Amino acid sequence: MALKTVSSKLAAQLDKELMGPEIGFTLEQLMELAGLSVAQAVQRQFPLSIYHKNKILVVAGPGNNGGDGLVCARHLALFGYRPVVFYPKRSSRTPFYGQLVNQLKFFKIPVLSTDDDWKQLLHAKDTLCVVDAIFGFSFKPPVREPFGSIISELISVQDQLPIVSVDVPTGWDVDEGPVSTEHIVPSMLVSLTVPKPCSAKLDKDKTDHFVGGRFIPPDFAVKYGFEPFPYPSTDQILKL
Ligand SMILES: NC(=O)C1=CN([C@@H]2O[C@H](COP(=O)(O)OP(=O)(O)OC[C@H]3O[C@@H](n4cnc5c(N)ncnc54)[C@H](O)[C@@H]3O)[C@@H](O)[C@H]2O)[C@@H](O)CC1
Ligand SMILES: [K+]
Repeated sequence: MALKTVSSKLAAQLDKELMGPEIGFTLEQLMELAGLSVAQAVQRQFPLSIYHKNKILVVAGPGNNGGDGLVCARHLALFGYRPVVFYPKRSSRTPFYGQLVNQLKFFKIPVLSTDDDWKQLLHAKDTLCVVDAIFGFSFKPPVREPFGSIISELISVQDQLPIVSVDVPTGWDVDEGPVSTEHIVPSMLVSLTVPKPCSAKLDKDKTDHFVGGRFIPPDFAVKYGFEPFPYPSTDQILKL
């Protein structure tokens, strides 16, 4: 069966409508559910009972994809993991990002900046996986620094250290897929609300694909051209 996807343009429109005057979700609400679903997907893929490592590096970008990462880190801590957040370019778009960082401090989750040695966490011996919350559906290539170098570092370790990408594998064109031969190959992708077209380019042998962000009624999905996802029970994620 063909994967149901929604283009970057339509995804932005869907988001706008959810947070528009008629429906009235706030960004904070959706981000909380998005971050929770990514944390649940990580727990499903890397249960502590099997993997005897609990350190997780969360790399957060400057926009809402990064915000999902900040929320995800907090839930990972609640699930018993030891997240460390690398947040190189902190957003001042709304005070909410500062509040999310304060919440991380409340949970004693380290938040590193470019001055810190974040690369020491890129060792599979100690670190379970890396959550890639750098860019989502608003990324437009080519990538600007410092993110180009950060992505290269992640690519250099991805054969040993699994990458969990949030919504879109960072650096990929949202509609077209990878834009260069060297690119992030996540071991797991958690698409939010609905997969974006680039996910059709995933190699199923290398990447497990989940959908998360369980926050729309069935008729709204149909309006945007995709079938609602049959999430089981109270799960926030569905493996595709
Ligand atoms: N309905 C949904 O599905 C929801 C989506 N959310 C998340 O929001 C994301 C979209 O968030 P945004 O629209 O803030 O965008 P992104 O987080 O995808 O990226 C925007 C940021 O990246 C920067 N950027 C873009 N291209 C760049 C380049 N080439 N080099 C360097 N920097 C670049 C921009 O300046 C901006 O700061 C989704 O992918 C998803 O993760 C959730 O937070 C809320 C609900
Ligand atoms: K991402």
